[in-house]
Amino acid sequence: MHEKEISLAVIQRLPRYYRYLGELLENDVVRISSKELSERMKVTASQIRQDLNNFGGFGQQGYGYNVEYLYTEIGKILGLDKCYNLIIIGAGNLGQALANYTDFERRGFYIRGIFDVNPRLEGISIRGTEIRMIDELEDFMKNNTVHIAALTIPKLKAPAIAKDLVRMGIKAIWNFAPTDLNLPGDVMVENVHLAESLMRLSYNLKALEENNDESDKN
Ligand SMILES: NC(=O)c1ccc[n+]([C@@H]2O[C@H](COP(=O)([O-])OP(=O)(O)OC[C@H]3O[C@@H](n4cnc5c(N)ncnc54)[C@H](O)[C@@H]3O)[C@@H](O)[C@H]2O)c1
Repeated sequence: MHEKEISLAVIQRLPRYYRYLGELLENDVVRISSKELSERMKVTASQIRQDLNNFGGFGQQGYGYNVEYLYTEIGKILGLDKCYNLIIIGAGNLGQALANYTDFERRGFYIRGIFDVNPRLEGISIRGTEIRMIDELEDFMKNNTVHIAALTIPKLKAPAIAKDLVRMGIKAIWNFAPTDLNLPGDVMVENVHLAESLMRLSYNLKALEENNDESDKN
């Protein structure tokens, strides 16, 4: 429908709206005004109205937003009314942590396969999914529909595996390895670079300390 006209900035804010609305739903809140939502989310009410107006007519004058309707519609826009099959490449610390996390399923993301090169991991089951050896990946990809591959392998291994996955038809990569993957334009890569977000924290902490030092001098 109208997703193409929605700016990337708005799309990036949608998961946060979705999370807040989900919490409201869990607390049996039926409707909410943009003012109330803005106070909870600490964004301006006008930003909320502008963002949500993109989808046309979710809010009603004097009534506010119907929480369940908005939650469902944003879910549809984010594609969360569908199910996605995920595989995890790399069953080390992070890969196993992802595989152990149950909440992804609640959002429609199902882990269907876990692959590694370490024979000691072969056959170990994580919440019902067995770790397989990487040489089984190609057959697995032929026989299963896989929408997303999570890469939780060392960074030096990631580019080659990503290339293999693309050759096998994968269109979306959730990349946890701290490296940039140069892949064809029709392949989506969502980087989750944890160390980079820590660096943003360290920058802000440093700025805070410098500020405090300055005010101590004054
Ligand atoms: N663990 C964290 O919290 C964390 C944080 C930030 C970034 N990362 C990144 O995530 C990635 C994984 O980290 P980790 O801590 O889980 O490492 P890990 O060493 O615990 O696990 C990596 C796994 O990948 C497997 N592997 C290596 N080459 C492979 C290949 N070609 N195909 C399939 N499997 C292969 C290894 O056998 C191992 O089991 C790394 O790139 C790391 O930098 C991890």
